Amino acid sequence: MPQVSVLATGGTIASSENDRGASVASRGAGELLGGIAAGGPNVSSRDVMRLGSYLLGHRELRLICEAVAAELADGGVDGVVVTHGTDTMEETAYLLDLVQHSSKPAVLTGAQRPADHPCPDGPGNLQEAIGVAASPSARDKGTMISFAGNIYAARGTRKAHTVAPSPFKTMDGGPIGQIANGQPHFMSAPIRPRALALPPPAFDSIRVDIVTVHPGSDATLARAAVEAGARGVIIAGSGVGNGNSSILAWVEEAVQAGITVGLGTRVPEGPVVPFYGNGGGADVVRAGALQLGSLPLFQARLLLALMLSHGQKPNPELLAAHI
Ligand SMILES: NC(=O)C[C@H](N)C(=O)O
Repeated sequence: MPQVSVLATGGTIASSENDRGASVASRGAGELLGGIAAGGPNVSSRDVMRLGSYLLGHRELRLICEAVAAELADGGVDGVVVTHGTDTMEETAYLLDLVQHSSKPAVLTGAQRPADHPCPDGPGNLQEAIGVAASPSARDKGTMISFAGNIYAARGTRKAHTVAPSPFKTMDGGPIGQIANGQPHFMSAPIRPRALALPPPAFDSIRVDIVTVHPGSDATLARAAVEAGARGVIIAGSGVGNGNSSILAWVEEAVQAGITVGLGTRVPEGPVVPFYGNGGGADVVRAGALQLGSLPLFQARLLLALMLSHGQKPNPELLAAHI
């Protein structure tokens, strides 16, 4: 019988109403597992933290990475499930995938309706995620998100709907698998770059900010980010990744000062293609910004933070396999 380790971190799957009528993460792994049917793989569980994922910082992400790595390294464990809030699941999943050396699967899941809802979706999602983590067919696919019957690769997947029961979407793609009768059926496998080292303690305090381009935007917020200690700033450019003259002047200055500047796009799908002038993407990249390809902004933010925390200065060669 396969052995699956369930690590609980909080999120709506673990949430119930408090005395102010607000939903808060309050249930641990044991309670979550109490809601699923008997039979199936052997399951062990552990509470790593109990937080809504909108409250996570880099330190919490590092602790989740360490907890998952420890379980995957256990010879008696075949796969790991992480229960997690959906708000920032795309970030934790991507970071876990970046640092996952094991061929065993790590599977994140959660819920859109709280645990005390009359019709909660958490128990079904958890049961399916356990089935994915236990399956030999899930090996060599890294970290995945299993949610509402679909399995998504970590890279490129975003929360694309605030309340829909199936809120995830892989940008420029679709799910890599589906679950039927508790069994995963994979249609494809993600292309994964060579795994990076786990985040070091320095990761906790690395600051990488995102600044959005919009009509009338200037470099005030980018400048403020650096003043607040940001080692990296990602420009969420318009369209194919465009700035403007104010942003361009700031990029020239910031790159000279050793700040890592990334150029992404505020458009949900499609790659950054720097070819416009007058402060557009071609100028911003010429000024030293690193174009971030099709990697979603919030995942790119973690990639830059991880590299910086390892003492690596991100450059086009280092980013090539990831974007
Ligand atoms: N559906 C959810 O889990 C949302 C929740 N606010 C969280 O991310 O923790």
